[in-house]
Amino acid sequence: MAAHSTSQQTYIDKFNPKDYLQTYYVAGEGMLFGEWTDFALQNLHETFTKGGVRGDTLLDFGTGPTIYQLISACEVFDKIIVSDFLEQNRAEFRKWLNKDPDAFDWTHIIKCVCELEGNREDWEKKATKLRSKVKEVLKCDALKRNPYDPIVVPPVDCLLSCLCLEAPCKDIKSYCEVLKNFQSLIKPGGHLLILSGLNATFYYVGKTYFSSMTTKKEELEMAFKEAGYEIEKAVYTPRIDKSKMDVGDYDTHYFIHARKPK
Ligand SMILES: C[S@@+](CC[C@H](N)C(=O)[O-])C[C@H]1O[C@@H](n2cnc3c(N)ncnc32)[C@H](O)[C@@H]1O
Repeated sequence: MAAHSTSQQTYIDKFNPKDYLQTYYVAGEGMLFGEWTDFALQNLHETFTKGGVRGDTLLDFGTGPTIYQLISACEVFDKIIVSDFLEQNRAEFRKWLNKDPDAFDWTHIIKCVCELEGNREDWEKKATKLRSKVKEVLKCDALKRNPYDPIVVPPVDCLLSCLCLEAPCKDIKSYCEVLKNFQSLIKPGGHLLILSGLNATFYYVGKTYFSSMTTKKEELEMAFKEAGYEIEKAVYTPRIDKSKMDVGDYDTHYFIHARKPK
């Protein structure tokens, strides 16, 4: 377990979204491109199709500068709210939203989702649809009782978070506290979808080291239960490609689909 978690000030000063995208999501090269994106896109695709998760609003927590996690969701939600702790990540996300020429190129990933959906639309239409569904880009802080303080976000049908909570949380106790605080952001009977990695201790963004909370399967599931959720589905897939363990050292992908009781 990491001795301490990376401070919020380090995130503010050192987390560079361009470096993050370069390190993790460049097609064919990024550490998360391939195994992780396949895992996340497949689970989200299933959840939003045969899994029946749909509704008025989806809230993405800790969006970072990425869009991959929202592509399937835009088919089944009227409104998507994205949110991140860092202004530089929100700015990078807005670049994609506003078709800025300097925005990251997500074409390959969007095409992957179109393929999962049987090419029901071409990828450009999909990108346009996603842009039209993102209604707000908010600041959030996982460590606050109301992570959107001073804004009060009305409870949503689905809260999604990918690769985020291991960053601000120092241990499973604090992770559980965050899950408890999420309760007031979700409607009764609403969905909580968390995707991330087990047994990590760090990840690099460019040359900067960021600590990661170390989670294990049993304590993770216990945290969801203790925070008052019912677990609908839990998927664990071991990481096969270990060639970039020096960039980020998680060893298993996880997906937890939980529900707030009615
Ligand atoms: C590893 S990145 C994940 C980004 C993106 N969701 C993805 O799937 O690639 C971790 C994210 O956690 C965010 N973060 C760090 N501290 C946070 C906090 N206190 N509250 C909310 N998000 C935080 C960072 O800004 C960053 O976007």
